[in-house]
Amino acid sequence: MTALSQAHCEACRADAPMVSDEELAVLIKEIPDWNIEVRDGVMQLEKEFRFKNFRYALAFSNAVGAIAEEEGHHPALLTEWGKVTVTWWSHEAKGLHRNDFIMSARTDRVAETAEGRK
Ligand SMILES: C[C@H](O)[C@H](O)[C@H]1CNC2=NC(N)=NC(=O)C2=N1
Repeated sequence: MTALSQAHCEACRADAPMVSDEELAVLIKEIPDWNIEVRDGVMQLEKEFRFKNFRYALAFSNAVGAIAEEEGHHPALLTEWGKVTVTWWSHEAKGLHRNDFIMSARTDRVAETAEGRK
């Protein structure tokens, strides 16, 4: 369990500081299985989680939604039969904030106890 997965988000602001290149290089090592994607110039963190069927995928999606509501910081969730793709970025600030790394680590913790993982 990393320090990130114990941390909590700060309020999302459009002018919130995005992570620097140096911070990015350090933080990404704490969430090793997450990929950095760039879409419309916006950096995002993304990871696929595999499940035995749709029901388990949906339950995991709801569990991630619950921590998002707790923290006031929300992902994009693509829920498919047997797979959930979770994508984190700071929507208003249009980039990666420390919040996004916190929530990626928190997502991994949810996955550790999720039923029906493949
Ligand atoms: C009003 C509400 O708190 C804001 O829109 C929050 C909601 N959740 C959010 N989630 C993410 N990932 N980025 C945001 O900028 C964001 N803003």
